[in-house]
Amino acid sequence: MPRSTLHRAKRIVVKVGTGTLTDRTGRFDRENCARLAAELADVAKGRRVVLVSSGAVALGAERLGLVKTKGKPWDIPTKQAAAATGQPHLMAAWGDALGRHGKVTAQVLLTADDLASRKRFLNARRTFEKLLEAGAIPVVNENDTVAVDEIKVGDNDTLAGLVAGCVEAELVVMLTDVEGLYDRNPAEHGATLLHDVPRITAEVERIAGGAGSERSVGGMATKVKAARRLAAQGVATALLSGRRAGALAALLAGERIGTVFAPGDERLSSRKGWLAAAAKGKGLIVVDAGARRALVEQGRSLLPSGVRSVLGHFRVGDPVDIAIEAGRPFARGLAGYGAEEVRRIAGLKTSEIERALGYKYLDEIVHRNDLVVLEASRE
Ligand SMILES: Nc1ncnc2c1ncn2[C@@H]1O[C@H](COP(=O)(O)OP(=O)(O)O)[C@@H](O)[C@H]1O
Ligand SMILES: N[C@@H](CCC(=O)OP(=O)(O)O)C(=O)O
Repeated sequence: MPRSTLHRAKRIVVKVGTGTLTDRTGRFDRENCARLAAELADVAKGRRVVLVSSGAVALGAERLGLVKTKGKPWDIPTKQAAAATGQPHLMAAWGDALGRHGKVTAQVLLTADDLASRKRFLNARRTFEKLLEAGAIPVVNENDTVAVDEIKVGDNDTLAGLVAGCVEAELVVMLTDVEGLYDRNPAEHGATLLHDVPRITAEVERIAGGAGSERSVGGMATKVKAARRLAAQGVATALLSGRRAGALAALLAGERIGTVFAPGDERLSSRKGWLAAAAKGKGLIVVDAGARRALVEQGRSLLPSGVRSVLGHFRVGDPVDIAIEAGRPFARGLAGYGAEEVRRIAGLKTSEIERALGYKYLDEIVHRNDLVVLEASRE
C-alpha cells in the first residue's frame, strides 16, 4: 500500500496520543479535540473508523489536582485513580465533539488479557462490527484501572496495533506531537523527517527513542514496534502531527506528509494475525534446527519427528510457542495435540503416533494453517 493508494483503506484505526489532546502544562486541549473530531468525521464518510484515544490519565490528573514533580513518576495506584477519573471526561469530550458532526461514539476498554483470549477477542470483534455497521465510532483505551502488569498492553501504540488486527483495518494512523519519525530524536539539532520507510530494519528501530514528555508512554519506540508488527500482518502505519490541521485528509490524498511505514507483501488472515500479535503461548514446544528450517523457510507443518521437548501445559487448540533450545520463540501455533500427548510422541515418525498413543488425530502437532512465524525471529 504505497502513499498513493492509502485512500483505498476502508477500515482505519486512528490513534491519538496524550500530547495531541493536552497543552504543554498537561491541560485538556478542547480546541484541538474539536478540530480533530471534525476531521475524523470527514474521514469516516464512506469508511469505518476506530479511534484509540489516550488522555485519560492526563485528564484525570487535571481534575484531581495531581501535580507532577519532574523526574518522579506517579505510582501505579495514582495513575489508575487518574485514569478512572479522566476516562469518563475523555469519552464525554469525544462524544460531544464527534456528536457535533453527527457521529455517535461508543466506549471500548480493553486489556491484553481480553485480546489474548480467542473467545473474548472474537466477542470484541463482534461488538466492533455492530458498532461500525451502525455508523458509530468506537473510542478505545486500555482499561487502566484494572490493568496490572501481567495483563496490560502498556501503551496505546501497541493497543492500536492489536485493535487493527481485531477489526481487520488496512491502515493505522498515529497522531502524535511530532511530524513523524526523524533520523534522530527531533530535539537534537539537524534531525530530518523520514517520509517513507519501506522496511523496518534494526536501524530504524534504533533511531526511535522514548517519550517526548512525562505524560506520554512509549515514545517513538512503541510506535515503530507496533508498525513493524503491523507490516508483518500486511497493514500500513502512518505517523502524523496531531496539531497540523488537515493532515489526515492530506495523507489520504497521497501527499508527502508525516511518515508512512509500508506494509509487508503478505496479508495475514485475521486468525493468524491474532496468533502473531494478541495470543499468548500456553506452553512451549522445543524443536530441532531441521524443524525450524522447515517451518520458517518452507512454511511446513510441525511434525513429531522435529520435537525435542515440551514445557508447560496446554490442550488441543491452545496457542503454543515454538523455539529451538535456549532460543526465543520463533513461531506460534494452535496445538493439534495436548502437552502430555506431545511429550509421548516427541521425536517419533508420524507412522508411529498411533502405536505410541493408541489413537491418532492428525499427523501434525501444529498444522501450517494454524501456524505463524513470529517476525522478530526473521532478523
Ligand atoms: N527518532 C524520533 N523521531 C521522532 N520522535 C522521536 C524520535 N525518538 C524519540 N522521539 C520522541 O517521541 C515522541 C512521540 O511519542 P510520545 O511522546 O509517546 O507521544 P504520544 O503521546 O503521541 O504517544 C516525540 O515527541 C519525541 O520526543
Ligand atoms: N491509557 C493511557 C494512555 C497510555 C499511552 O500510551 O499514552 P500515549 O503515549 O500518550 O499514547 C491514558 O489514557 O492516559
